[in-house]
Amino acid sequence: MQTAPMTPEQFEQALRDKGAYYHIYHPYHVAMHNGQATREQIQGWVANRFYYQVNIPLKDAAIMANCPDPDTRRKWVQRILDHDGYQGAEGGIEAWLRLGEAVGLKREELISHQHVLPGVRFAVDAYVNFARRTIWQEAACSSLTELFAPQIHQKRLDTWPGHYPWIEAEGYDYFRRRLNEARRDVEHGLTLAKTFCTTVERQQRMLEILQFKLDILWTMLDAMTMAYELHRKPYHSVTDKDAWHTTRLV
Ligand SMILES: O=C(O)c1cc(C(=O)O)c2c(n1)C(=O)C(=O)c1cc(C(=O)O)[nH]c1-2
Repeated sequence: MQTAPMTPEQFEQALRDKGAYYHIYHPYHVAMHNGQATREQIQGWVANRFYYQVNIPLKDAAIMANCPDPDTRRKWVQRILDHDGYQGAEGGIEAWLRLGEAVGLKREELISHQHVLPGVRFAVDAYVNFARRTIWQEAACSSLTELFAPQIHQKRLDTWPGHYPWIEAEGYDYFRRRLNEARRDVEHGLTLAKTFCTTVERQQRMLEILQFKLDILWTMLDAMTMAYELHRKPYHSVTDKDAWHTTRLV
């Protein structure tokens, strides 16, 4: 065990080094970027990721509910507005619904969560529940996988239109808007992390939390691989039906 804490710069570098485990390297994402994904795989990803999208504002509201600092809340509330929109401005959730339509899904299919696999649901719920239960500084910094997100959004913008001409162009708005939003979020998140994590214990725990968040993103894609690549959806050995639960129970 390290005895002296890392300097803020070293700690930031240690957080950035976690990018080696980002879901950009998951074979499911690699296939989507290389043009090897089927229509079913793209649609499955968009429908399942919608569950992540609608839960992000719940997660951010939980962080705010636990945060007594008005300055932080004033900044943090922007994340909720980014996704939910506000008068005169469409939010990210609406943009994702349009991505769904652009890949040939009906809005109702996304909104009903009928395609959301149990493994994806459990992973996303774990993120929201973590934010509800832990101290706000830790929950806030768990969003730092966004350090690596602009690269993945840019990669989709660069590769998908060429590989998948059947996807309608307006579907790409979501990825484009996240390029700047994620960079701004990361700036705030990194400042919080470096201010809060000044001891060895806090630094090590925050690195573990970032790994937990990386595990959530990776596990979501594992569930999608089983369903849309290996054709082993839950209960595949007993029925062709999507028998799993489709509503929020907790
Ligand atoms: O498409 C992606 O690969 C990706 C990844 C992540 C991430 O790294 O958590 C987010 C997003 N997108 C995203 O669009 C988004 O709004 C977002 C919010 C958060 C967060 O943890 O608060 N992560 C992400």
